[in-house]
Amino acid sequence: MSTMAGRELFVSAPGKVILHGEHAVVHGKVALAAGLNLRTFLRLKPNKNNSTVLINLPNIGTKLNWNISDLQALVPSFQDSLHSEAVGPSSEQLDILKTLAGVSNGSRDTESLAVLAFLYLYLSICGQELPSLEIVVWSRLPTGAGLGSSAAYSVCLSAALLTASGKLAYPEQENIDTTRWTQTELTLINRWAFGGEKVIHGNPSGVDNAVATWGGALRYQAGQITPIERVPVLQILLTNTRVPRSTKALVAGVKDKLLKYPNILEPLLASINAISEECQRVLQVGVDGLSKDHYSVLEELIDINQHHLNVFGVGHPSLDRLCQVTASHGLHSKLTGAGGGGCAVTLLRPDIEAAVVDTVKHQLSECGYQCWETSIGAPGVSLHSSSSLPEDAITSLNGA
Ligand SMILES: Nc1ncnc2c1ncn2[C@@H]1O[C@H](COP(=O)(O)OP(=O)(O)O)[C@@H](O)[C@H]1O
Ligand SMILES: C[C@@](O)(CCOP(=O)(O)O)CC(=O)O
Ligand SMILES: [Mg+2]
Repeated sequence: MSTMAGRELFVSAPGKVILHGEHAVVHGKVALAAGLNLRTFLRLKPNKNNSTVLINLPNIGTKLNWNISDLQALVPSFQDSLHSEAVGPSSEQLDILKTLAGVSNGSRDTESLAVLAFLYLYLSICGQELPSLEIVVWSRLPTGAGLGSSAAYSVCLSAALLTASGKLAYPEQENIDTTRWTQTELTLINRWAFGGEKVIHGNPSGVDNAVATWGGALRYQAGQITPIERVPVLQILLTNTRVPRSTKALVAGVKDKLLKYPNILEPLLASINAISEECQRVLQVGVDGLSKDHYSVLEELIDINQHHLNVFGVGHPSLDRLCQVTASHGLHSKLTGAGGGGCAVTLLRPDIEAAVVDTVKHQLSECGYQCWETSIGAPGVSLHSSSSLPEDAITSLNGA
């Protein structure tokens, strides 16, 4: 085993799709989620002749740097973070970071959250001897659209900073191009990514960072991660309404509603839990091939959950429109992630003709939406050689 200290490294992590259980999972209910083959990529380069740390985020047009000597003075306030049980910033730590980043209180803008999450992870993980680094993060995922870009971002940063600071070993080579960490190491990466998610989401359930870390498909409840080893092949259409939204604001809105109407809304949370359970049951009995009846159940579950999520106030007219367009062709859709705009998932039954899917995609793009036809399940956080990175990723990471 060798450490990566002093070496350039490339990391990637997948986005996710939540089949069922978004929002309810924040309140201890079951969610089913899977990795997506849209990934976030990170390049970390040690800065030999420099005394700064630089973060470059081309998707959002952010490029910032700090003098290590200024940051070093803040380390004592973060040095217990690495060893404490509860991961996530204290309110004192957040105040320090906001002052450092010049972020006003309550700010939820994209750049502020990304920079605060980076500074939190950098100061907490790298500790005593802050290294001089140049970090670029670029993603194929839409930012803030429900596909877990925040978790993929946090997982990439966590894995890269833990490795660069020698707290994680360089993974054993599975093959020369792409390697993964051991289960124990993935647990550490996931733990720190959850801290990053706390900065971005306020009160995350942890499902998104778990999927970005482990990939595949999993069941998540109250911190317990259960991989679903075999899942039938599910073709889906992902559609981004391009209506911007903030997970942090939507999660807080659901909490307020639950506090205001506990007797009215708790039963809906229980219903969403039962939907996740039923979906998992159907996927398991249909593991070698889903029957027509199985697909009918999956479609009904999608419809019921979409109505529940609307009751919680996380729908949006753009999502209603999307559901109407797909329903007019016999397809069923629900929002995925935090809602309020962002993305929806549509189940593509195998009997649906390609021409119908093309028509649906065409009509959705005429609404101004963006579609991807994909299947669920993608590998979790991985370390790459530069030659194994896809061309668009390497161009964006190097050209940024
Ligand atoms: N590639 C990226 N570059 C910079 N910031 C990112 C990137 N991906 C995610 N983020 C951060 O994550 C936030 C979006 O998180 P969130 O609202 O949870 O939406 P989602 O996770 O569904 O994409 C952005 O506001 C930004 O702070
Ligand atoms: C709404 C929620 O269930 C998922 C949020 O996902 P995203 O950030 O919208 O991709 C929140 C959470 O689980 O932390
Ligand atoms: Mg998120």
